[in-house]
Amino acid sequence: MASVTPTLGAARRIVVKIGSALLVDRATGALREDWLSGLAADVARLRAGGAQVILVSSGSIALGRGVLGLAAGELALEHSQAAAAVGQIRLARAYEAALQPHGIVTGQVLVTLEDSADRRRYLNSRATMETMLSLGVTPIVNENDTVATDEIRYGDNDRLAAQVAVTCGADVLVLLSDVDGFYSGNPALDPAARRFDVVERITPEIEAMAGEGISGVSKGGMRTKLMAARVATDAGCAMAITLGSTDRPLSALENGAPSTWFLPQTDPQAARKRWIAAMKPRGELVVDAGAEQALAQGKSLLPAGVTAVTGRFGRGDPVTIRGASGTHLGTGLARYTAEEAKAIRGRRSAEIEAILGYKGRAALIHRDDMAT
Ligand SMILES: Nc1ncnc2c1ncn2[C@@H]1O[C@H](COP(=O)(O)OP(=O)(O)O)[C@@H](O)[C@H]1O
Ligand SMILES: N[C@@H](CCC(=O)OP(=O)(O)O)C(=O)O
Repeated sequence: MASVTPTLGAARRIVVKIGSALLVDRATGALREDWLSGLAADVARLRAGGAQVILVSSGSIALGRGVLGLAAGELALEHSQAAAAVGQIRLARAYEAALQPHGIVTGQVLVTLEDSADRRRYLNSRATMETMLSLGVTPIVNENDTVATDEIRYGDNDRLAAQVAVTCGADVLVLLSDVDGFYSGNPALDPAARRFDVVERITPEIEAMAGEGISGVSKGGMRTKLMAARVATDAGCAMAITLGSTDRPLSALENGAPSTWFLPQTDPQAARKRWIAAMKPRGELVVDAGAEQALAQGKSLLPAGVTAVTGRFGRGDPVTIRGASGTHLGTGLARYTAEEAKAIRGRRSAEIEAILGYKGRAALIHRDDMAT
């Protein structure tokens, strides 16, 4: 879709993925604090320019294994889980210490694959991240390695970062790597490999060029970065791969350092609406004329405008929205269960707490969760 190369400067919401090899010294297992200070200065600069920044950081296992003195090489799952528990607490503290001097408040978000597969948890984590961002907090995200077992884990933070970017509707995802972009072959093995400035579309030919990593502390290599690129760009988010080991890698990217940009294939809103429209509804809401008019103006659906609720649906499930005459108005993700929706239909949002016994959300379906 986009033919112009995106820029970091124009981005509104940016997800930055930081690999273990950047943060943790491979020889000593120590945290590279100076590098992290440079990154923090870059984050502060982007924020000062009006962007919201989310950091997806690896490093818990690499840090933890150093602290625990575990042997080099592949770790048994239970050892990597224990190392993650030990390392994550230090990782979060390091980000806090690096960003605090810039007046930036950080918050830790640990997610598992299940959190994005289960719609309710997905919506919940999305709402929480949105709230954090609206409060000016910079989320520091990692996989919850301590509890994620082999079958249910991302295993690499490239794909996790892409999922976070899509979940949060980011317009740019930056993967800070140990390589300055995507090459026609693994540049560590093939000196003739050349870097692409831009990848417009991820074709099978492009996929065939991606190989494994060889660094020892990192996971995934270029394959998982391409998977991340596909997830991000299909949802309308541009993705860049650039060298992270320089002192101020994000400033360098802004100033034209070598990189590869993967172009978005659609715009984020359209992608999200298509995703919602394709879901199988679990129930139905009938709305009155006033609500129908509000929806036509792109507003959220409040309980006050709902006259009937049918079906069995949980929070986050898709429901059909119909007008009083039965016209199909769209599909949306309900923020309440069918039982709750029945209890609050026709009532003002201010009454929700008294009816349900907790504060709840003002809208029954938020406009961002609606395809009309
Ligand atoms: N086509 C390719 N272009 C660039 N790097 C590639 C390619 N194929 C394989 N690689 C390897 O992937 C590595 C980057 O992945 P990885 O080591 O997992 O980094 P990170 O720590 O950023 O997750 C590069 O250093 C390189 O050795
Ligand atoms: N969640 C793991 C990260 C695994 C991972 O993707 O590592 P990397 O290839 O360095 O980004 C950790 O914090 O150690």
